[in-house]
Amino acid sequence: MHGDSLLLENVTLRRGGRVVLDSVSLDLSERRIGLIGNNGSGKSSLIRLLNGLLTADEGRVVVHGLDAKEKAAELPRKVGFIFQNPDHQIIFPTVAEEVAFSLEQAGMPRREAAKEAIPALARFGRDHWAERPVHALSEGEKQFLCIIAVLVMQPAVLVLDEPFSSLDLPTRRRLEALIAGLPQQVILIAHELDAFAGYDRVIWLHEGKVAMDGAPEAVITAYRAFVEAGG
Ligand SMILES: Nc1ncnc2c1ncn2[C@@H]1O[C@H](COP(=O)(O)OP(=O)(O)OP(=O)(O)O)[C@@H](O)[C@H]1O
Repeated sequence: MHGDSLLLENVTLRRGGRVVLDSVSLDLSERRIGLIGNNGSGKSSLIRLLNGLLTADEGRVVVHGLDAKEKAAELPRKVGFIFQNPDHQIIFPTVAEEVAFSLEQAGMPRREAAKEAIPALARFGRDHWAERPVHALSEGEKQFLCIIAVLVMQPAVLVLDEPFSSLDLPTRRRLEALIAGLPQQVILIAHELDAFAGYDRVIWLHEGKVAMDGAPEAVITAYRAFVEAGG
């Protein structure tokens, strides 16, 4: 039952004394899910429940059959995260070292991981990046490296929290195309509302509650109308 879905059951989350998610229930099983809403509506908080970065104060979060509270340590292998700023994610000086570290995180012994980094990069057509210093990559390239570093861990779900904010339009389009071709379930938070074309479902969060949930076009149209009306 619900083996491959992400479940939130009456989840309430408080941060800094405020309720940021208010009894939210969701069953997330579609392949492409978008999450929209104003700043501070609770989007980042919600997805952080899915890999154990935050824990629900009330209710239950279940990730592919694992209770998020009891099995928090196992969640990062199931749910890979990409954040807005690649500089917060990348820790090593070279591309190959960064990828090797990911492989190690996924359980590969260190020496093997160091060797395996190059073929892993080659699978994404980027083995020529191996020795490049990370600081010499462009913002788009850094974001691409973050995605490679997460995907080599073979998570079942990829969660991206505003990955496009610092990218120009061509780079964004390339990343969108990459994401579109992934076998993983994808959950995307973005303020660029055209990024959800072809998505199965969009959820609009407002003040810690689900304001609307359904087909992208309907939800985005309603959200735009709300914003234009001053919401
Ligand atoms: N570290 C924290 N400590 C206390 N409160 C926090 C913390 N991080 C976020 N919050 C609060 O939680 C609420 C929801 O924030 P969250 O980051 O989940 O919203 P968001 O929808 O992702 O916003 P944005 O679009 O700005 O990224 C906000 O009121 C915010 O002030």
